[in-house]
Amino acid sequence: MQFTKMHGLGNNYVFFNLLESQMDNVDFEELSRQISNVNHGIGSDGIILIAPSDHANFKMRIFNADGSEGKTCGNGLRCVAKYVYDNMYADTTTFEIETLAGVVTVKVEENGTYEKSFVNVDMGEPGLLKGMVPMKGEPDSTTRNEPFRINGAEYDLTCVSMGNPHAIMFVDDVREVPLEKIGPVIEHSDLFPERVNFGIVDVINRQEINYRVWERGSGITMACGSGACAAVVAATLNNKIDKYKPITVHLPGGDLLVRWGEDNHVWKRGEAVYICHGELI
Ligand SMILES: N[C@@H](CCC[C@H](N)C(=O)O)C(=O)O
Repeated sequence: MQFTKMHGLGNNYVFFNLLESQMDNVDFEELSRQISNVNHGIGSDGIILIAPSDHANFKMRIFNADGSEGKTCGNGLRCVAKYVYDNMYADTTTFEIETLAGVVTVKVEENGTYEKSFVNVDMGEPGLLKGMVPMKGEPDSTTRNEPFRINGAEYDLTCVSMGNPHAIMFVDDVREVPLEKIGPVIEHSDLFPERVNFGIVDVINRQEINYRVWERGSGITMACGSGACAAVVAATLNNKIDKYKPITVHLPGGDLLVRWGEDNHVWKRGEAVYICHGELI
């Protein structure tokens, strides 16, 4: 089995190309657990399949390091876009990729190098209702810094679906928060029936924020593209940043530029980078 390892801001996945050959009888959940393991596998935040689609130009499936399937992956989408463009499966710079969360549009910038390109992704419209996240509570209501008691402590959360679930908490300094302790508590809280990605944000100014993430199914990662979009949406809803302006999101792995536009769509621009090509034994 040939693979390509890529990352966006250090959020790294092992990619399998199913556009020309299939992987029959493969348990992708188990494969993701094995490959993601740094001691017995390759070491990654999960695996991503690039497959044909009936509804778009390509289809992406993403499996987290624990084997669970995610509905979308902002950093993964940029990598898939670079891969299919570089390998001439796409003959235009703008095309569509199907995910379990719907079809998104991607635009590959032409001034990239072999190693790295910049890609813009229309991540679609955020889901603000509790029923859309999904989370417990009145399905048609929203959260804005709403206090929740979880495992004996109180957390003020703004919850957003970017196709996948995100809970965002504003803090004074993201570096000071023990994310490795709080992250799993929030992820597994029974408030979230499908678990949740948990992000913490501190606001630098009205066009710049810091963001760290504990990802559902993968733990702490260096970046989460869908989470950065959720962080911008949450900061806008709480009037901490300027509406409709491009916002720079600083993540441990680098920066993303995110804009929640007048049309309610969230665009995200960032790098997509090759690490290596290889063959599974
Ligand atoms: N790293 C991703 C998100 C991957 C899926 C997520 N852990 C989930 O289960 O929803 C991104 O860049 O968006």
